[in-house]
Amino acid sequence: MLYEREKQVAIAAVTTAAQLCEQVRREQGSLAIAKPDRTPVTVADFGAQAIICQALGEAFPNDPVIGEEDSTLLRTQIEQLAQVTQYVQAYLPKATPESVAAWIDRGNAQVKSRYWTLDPIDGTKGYIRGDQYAIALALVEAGELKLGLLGCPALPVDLTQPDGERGVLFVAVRGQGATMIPLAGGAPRPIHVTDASEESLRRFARSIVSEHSNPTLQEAVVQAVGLTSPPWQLDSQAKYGVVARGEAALYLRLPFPITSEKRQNTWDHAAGVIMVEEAGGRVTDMYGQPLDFSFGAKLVNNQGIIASNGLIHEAVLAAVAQMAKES
Ligand SMILES: Nc1ncnc2c1ncn2[C@@H]1O[C@H](COP(=O)(O)O)[C@@H](O)[C@H]1OP(=O)(O)O
Ligand SMILES: [Mg+2]
Ligand SMILES: [Mg+2]
Ligand SMILES: [Mg+2]
Repeated sequence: MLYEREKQVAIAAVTTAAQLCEQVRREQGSLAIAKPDRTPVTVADFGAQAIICQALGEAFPNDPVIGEEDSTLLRTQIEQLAQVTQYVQAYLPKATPESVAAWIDRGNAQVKSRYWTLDPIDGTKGYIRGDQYAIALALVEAGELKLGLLGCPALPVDLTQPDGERGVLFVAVRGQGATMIPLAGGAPRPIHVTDASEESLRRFARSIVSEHSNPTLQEAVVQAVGLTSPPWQLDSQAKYGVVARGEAALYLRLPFPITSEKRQNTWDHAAGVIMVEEAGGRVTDMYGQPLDFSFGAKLVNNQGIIASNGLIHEAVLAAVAQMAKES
């Protein structure tokens, strides 16, 4: 099978990173430091990036990784660097503060035709709050997504059973479909988007932090296309996973204001996009253009995200165009 080795290496690395993140959350709770852009980062963000970049570097030494974190801040925080090193040593006993920092910085490479993109914790604010987060890893070749993984340690296997089993790993390979594997171990199960035939599935997924998108406009759009059930509110790319496995028909991420020039980070979307596509859905920007992953860190050619079951996509695009014109 194509990409079999990449898939196995990535599954092992994301699973290990998920264990590290859960252990740090149990032991450190909401501890975080602020980055220069004032967003939070934790020992677990750094530890997960170190673990995954080390594994990718060993298996695919010529592949660059474009990741969210770098070691600049961490190198000035001796205590935090020591903690990250200690957590990483549980999996890589020879790790030192210097090797950990170097692994993290493997994630700041220059883009090439083939590259990996990594968000070691997507949804750090959800992670700190005790809610959802995702470890997001994807492989891009010549601008096309080939492989995507979303490790969601806190996501219920079934959202309607919030007290049931938690912790899933979503895996998608181009042309081979999307699957969900329990993080605790078990067989992969194919997943598919919903046809939204039932009222309970006429739902959309949105962020908890309202500043990350445009809630008012999004609400108008979902009303216009008849997604009348209350939304699932989740942090992170878990939203893409929820669309891919058919629990919501749509994930909308419209900019605020709608004319904003701000561009999305590649690592905030790549893994989620291939998950929804391989589960039978469709993902475009708010103008209906495919997302262009050929640039590296930013989606410079795209604004706003629409990830749907496919069936309602054209109706959503029409509603977004109408709302954008009116606002
Ligand atoms: N001020 C910000 N600017 C850009 N992206 C942000 C900001 N704050 C959080 N994010 C990112 O937005 C996404 C979270 O959105 P949502 O609320 O839908 O879960 C995450 O990728 C998060 O980054 P991070 O990966 O560091 O958590
Ligand atoms: Mg961040
Ligand atoms: Mg992150
Ligand atoms: Mg992110």
